[in-house]
Amino acid sequence: MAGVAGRLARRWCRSAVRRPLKDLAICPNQETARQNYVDLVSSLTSSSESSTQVKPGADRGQQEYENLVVTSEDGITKIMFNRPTRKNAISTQMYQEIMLALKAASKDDSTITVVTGNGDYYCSGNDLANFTDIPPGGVEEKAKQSAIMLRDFVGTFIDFPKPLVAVVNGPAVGISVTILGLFDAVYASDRATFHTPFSHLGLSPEGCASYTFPKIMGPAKATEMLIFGKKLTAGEACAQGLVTEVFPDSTFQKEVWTRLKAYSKLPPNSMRISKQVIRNMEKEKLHAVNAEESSVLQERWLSDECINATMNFLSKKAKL
Ligand SMILES: CCCC/C=C/CC(=O)SCCNC(=O)CCNC(=O)[C@H](O)C(C)(C)COP(=O)(O)OP(=O)(O)OC[C@H]1O[C@@H](n2cnc3c(N)ncnc32)[C@H](O)[C@@H]1OP(=O)(O)O
Repeated sequence: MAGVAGRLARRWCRSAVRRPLKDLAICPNQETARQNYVDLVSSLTSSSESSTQVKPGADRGQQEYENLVVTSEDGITKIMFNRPTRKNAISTQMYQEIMLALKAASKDDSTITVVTGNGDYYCSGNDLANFTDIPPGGVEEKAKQSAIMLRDFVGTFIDFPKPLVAVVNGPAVGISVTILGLFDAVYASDRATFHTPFSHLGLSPEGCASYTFPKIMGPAKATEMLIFGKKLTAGEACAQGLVTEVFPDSTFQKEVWTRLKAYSKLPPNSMRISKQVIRNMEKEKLHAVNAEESSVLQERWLSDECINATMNFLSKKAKL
């Protein structure tokens, strides 16, 4: 896969170089930034692993996932992010797997669905290497594909019909934080932190957070998170209404799962209908917000600010 991505990136690079600048409708500085990006991508993808595409022929019918562990027990389907060595960063393939797992969970006979992470992180957000897998249509095509995938991904959470609970076992970053506004309950270890460094990355909010966060915590607190990138402790996130309850890390798993098992014995139809009553009025609005956020991000991904921030991370010059 790495070789293919590298070849695609180099192909885009060659065709971009042949085109005159006026045809690209971007200024020379942007062109230089994009060229640097493509060069970096080519060098990285030729030497490193990339797991950014759904394997053709993978046996989806039997629910085999490469980046998730999905189990169903005691009326609870648990979807666990399982890329602990990458801090559970969400690769392109993993976005697809999460959507598949949620669709399967919406139809299985469990009453509650839980999302959690394996290892020390809950999730470090979008895998920044996703943007190294450039298709023949170039970076514009990549941005378009990403916007469609983002809209579908967030849409799956908006439409999820059963109680959806996040068990946040450690730090959460980016899109793994924003979508928490679409969950029905969020339990967090006191080790967890909540960080949306969009401005630092030249990005803008997604996951409907531009709508849900001001509603949940008020516009002033939402601004600190979504525009200034303030990282919240679990206690702060709880005080602001994003988290339902915080537990000491030493007893987190035991306490949370005991509680969830009790909740899972409640009548499933009643819980499902209550969720509908609570959420349905908002659904249309949430889909509209999701579409707008995805379209704004499609532009952001092509900006110098975003390209430079991504390059800095990939070339190990920057972390959060
Ligand atoms: C198509 C949909 C798009 C939706 C858009 C979403 C927006 C977002 O989600 S924005 C948030 C993006 N995430 C980040 O910016 C986090 C980047 N990661 C970091 O800053 C650090 O890795 C982190 C603070 C999370 C952890 O630091 P450390 O504890 O020091 O661990 P390491 O940095 O050594 O991490 C181990 C290993 O994992 C790689 N990693 C971690 N997170 C990501 C990531 N998000 N994308 C790609 N790779 C990631 C990290 O580079 C390390 O790799 P190696 O050095 O090769 O071991």
